[in-house]
Amino acid sequence: MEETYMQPKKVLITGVSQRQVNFDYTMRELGELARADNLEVVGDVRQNIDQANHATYFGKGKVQEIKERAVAEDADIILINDELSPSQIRNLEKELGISILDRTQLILEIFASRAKTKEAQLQVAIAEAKYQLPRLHPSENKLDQQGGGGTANRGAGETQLELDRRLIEKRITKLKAELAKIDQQQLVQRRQRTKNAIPVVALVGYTNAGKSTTMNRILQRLNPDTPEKQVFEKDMLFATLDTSVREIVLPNQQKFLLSDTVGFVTKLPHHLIQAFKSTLAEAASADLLIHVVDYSDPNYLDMMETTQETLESLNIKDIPVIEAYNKADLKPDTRYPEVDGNQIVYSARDEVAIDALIALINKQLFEQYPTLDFLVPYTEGQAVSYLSDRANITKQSYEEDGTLIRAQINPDLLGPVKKFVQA
Ligand SMILES: Nc1nc2c(ncn2[C@@H]2O[C@H](COP(=O)(O)OP(=O)(O)OP(=O)(O)O)[C@@H](O)[C@H]2O)c(=O)[nH]1
Ligand SMILES: [Mg+2]
Repeated sequence: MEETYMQPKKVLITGVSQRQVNFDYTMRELGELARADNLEVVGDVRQNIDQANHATYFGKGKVQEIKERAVAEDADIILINDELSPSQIRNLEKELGISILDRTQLILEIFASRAKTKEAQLQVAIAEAKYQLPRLHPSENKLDQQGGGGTANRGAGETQLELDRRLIEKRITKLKAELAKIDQQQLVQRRQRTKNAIPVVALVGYTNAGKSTTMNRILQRLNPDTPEKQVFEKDMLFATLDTSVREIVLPNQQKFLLSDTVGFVTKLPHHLIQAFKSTLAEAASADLLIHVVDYSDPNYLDMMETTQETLESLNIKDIPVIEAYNKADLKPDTRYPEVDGNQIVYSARDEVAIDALIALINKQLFEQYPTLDFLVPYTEGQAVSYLSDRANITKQSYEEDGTLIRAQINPDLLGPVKKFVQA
């Protein structure tokens, strides 16, 4: 089959600073997002004022400047670094006579093109519909607004606008019901895991930081016989839109679950965050977070702040964190692996560094638990396997009256082996 390649559309990137300290960075990021959506950036127009114009977002003079630049650069679309109100989009489009794309629409488009699983597709569709809802406006077609007869289920006097709204609301309800079914299945799986009490470690962080790569290298290192468990990793924004959970067995036989999930970006649309709440539920219930950072990116501090803010808006807090500074191989004059408290400088591409990360995960997972000595009689074999599944065993010896085990274990899981604890 012959493939046809579409010429990428040309966009002019625009924004109002509105006293944002990281404005410059968000504008550059907008360019990255545009490229991720296969758009060609042809220019950049900024306005440095404290507040955006209520009616047209930009001030009058700036609108004119944008119009001239758009013509000069032959731009097809004006991309705006914010979520605009419905009337701002309408007014601007009228004044400029060229299509407007706001930051939220752009991110929604990228997510829609990346969504592969049913769950991700439903989540994006809900966010899109919620974005559209307040943006519907009366059709230009007079016939549409007459109301009364015509469309079968249209109530007397109902306008086309009301009908459109009702359709979208119905669609949202339907999509939510479908999503709820999938969520329910996952909740059951999560409950089951809670019952088994295998600790959960969640990779979180900015998009393209290397979360999926880190997951794959940990898997490869510890469970090399499971290549089919590898997740998708790629140099592109929002490569991952789903949550994948893998069981990892540490060298000391201790197990934990590692989850990889969707990455963040500045000003991630509110509806999208809400729609992805269930995908991120894995991180919300984790025992430990690994905050993966692209240390080689000059803006890594901004990216960390964005991740922090997004986690807070999802109410994910009070979970111990490992700050994992990745891609150290791309940062000149940087030694790795280097571990300092809960921080590690590493490269997911380096085996020694991955081993250091694994050791840190093990330490952080069990550090919070007390160390206890157990004397398990030889007749109680299942108690030994209970401990080796759930505790971090640091010493084991065979005594006359049983196996002597020194281990760190979550006190909540002590139940079945409590009677073997030595005073
Ligand atoms: N040089 C170098 N490249 C890395 C390293 N870790 C990851 N990468 C590359 O960075 C790109 C993004 O990696 P991913 O693992 O897909 O990033 P992610 O955080 O999962 O990104 P999203 O799923 O989009 O949120 C890929 O091209 C990786 O090969 C590293 O330590 N060094
Ligand atoms: Mg990923």
